[in-house]
Amino acid sequence: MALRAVRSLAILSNPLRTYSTSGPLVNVSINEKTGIATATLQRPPVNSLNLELLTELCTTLEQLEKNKSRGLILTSSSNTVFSAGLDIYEMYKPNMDRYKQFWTTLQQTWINLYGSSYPTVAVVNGHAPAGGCLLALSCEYRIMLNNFTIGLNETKLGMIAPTWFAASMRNAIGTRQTELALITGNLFTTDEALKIGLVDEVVQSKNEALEKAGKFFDKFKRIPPHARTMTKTSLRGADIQALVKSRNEEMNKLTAFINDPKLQEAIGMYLESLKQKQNK
Ligand SMILES: CCCCCCCC/C=C\CC(=O)SCCNC(=O)CCNC(=O)[C@H](O)C(C)(C)COP(=O)(O)OP(=O)(O)OC[C@H]1O[C@@H](n2cnc3c(N)ncnc32)[C@H](O)[C@@H]1OP(=O)(O)O
Repeated sequence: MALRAVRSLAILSNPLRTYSTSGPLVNVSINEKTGIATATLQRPPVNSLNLELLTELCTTLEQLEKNKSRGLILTSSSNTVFSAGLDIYEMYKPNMDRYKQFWTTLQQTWINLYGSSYPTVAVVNGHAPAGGCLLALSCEYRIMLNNFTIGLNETKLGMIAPTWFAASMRNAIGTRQTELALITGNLFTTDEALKIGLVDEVVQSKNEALEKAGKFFDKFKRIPPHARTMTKTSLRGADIQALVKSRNEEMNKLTAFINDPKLQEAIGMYLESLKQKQNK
């Protein structure tokens, strides 16, 4: 697996080729004509974000930054799920070293995506609860297919969305709507999400979404990249700095949180309910 990942990155760092790399969990292809990268999450059945998937995504984002990418489309290989959010097994009776590495990698992935200098579009081609919604919110533009749900539903699971999850949502829909969305843990239908600005466009097919994504990237053809990036940093930089400053403190909170026996019991029951769903 390590060898395959290294080969993928080697291909990514050669700017003259038609790129198509196949990491096991994130497929990256780069359009030769436009230079736009498409990163497709491919961890069946629901693209839940475990340490390995996050590590691959985080490295991909670093490479795109290093290679001065023209842009990124983030999407899913599933037809029904963009990402089911954090892999709940990473939080259920975890090995604490792995748990810490998991959170550190999630934080870094968010920093890389939310703060990328290149333009980013999420093609949300399926459900996007919790951490799945975070990935979409970290992009600059969200195009969602109809008939799915999206939102930060952590409170419904007895959890609290970390401050940087909330900041990402606030950046998209403002403080009032974020407060309402977070305290109720609401999962929005596609149309509701469009109405409050949680997504920017709703489409009927992935092809249509990719076409619209192309139009979003076209907007930057005549914008000097440094002006684009500095504007983005002026709007998002404070959220990133806030996390960078509080990383240790947050890790202490996350550790105390996960060691609470009541929470572990609740997570166990939630996992069971997800399994039961399949038997119905
Ligand atoms: C200091 C602050 C402290 C706060 C710290 C905590 C902060 C927590 C932050 C974020 C939380 C999260 O992201 S938690 C994850 C939340 N996600 C969810 O609740 C989604 C759960 N999943 C679903 O609702 C559905 O699976 C789906 C709508 C996404 C897809 O439905 P579908 O019918 O297509 O698939 P199944 O439900 O049958 O699932 C298939 C298979 O996948 C397993 N599964 C689903 N989601 C997860 C997940 N998030 N993690 C791990 N595994 C998951 C599900 O159990 C099924 O498994 P089996 O085939 O083995 O039964």
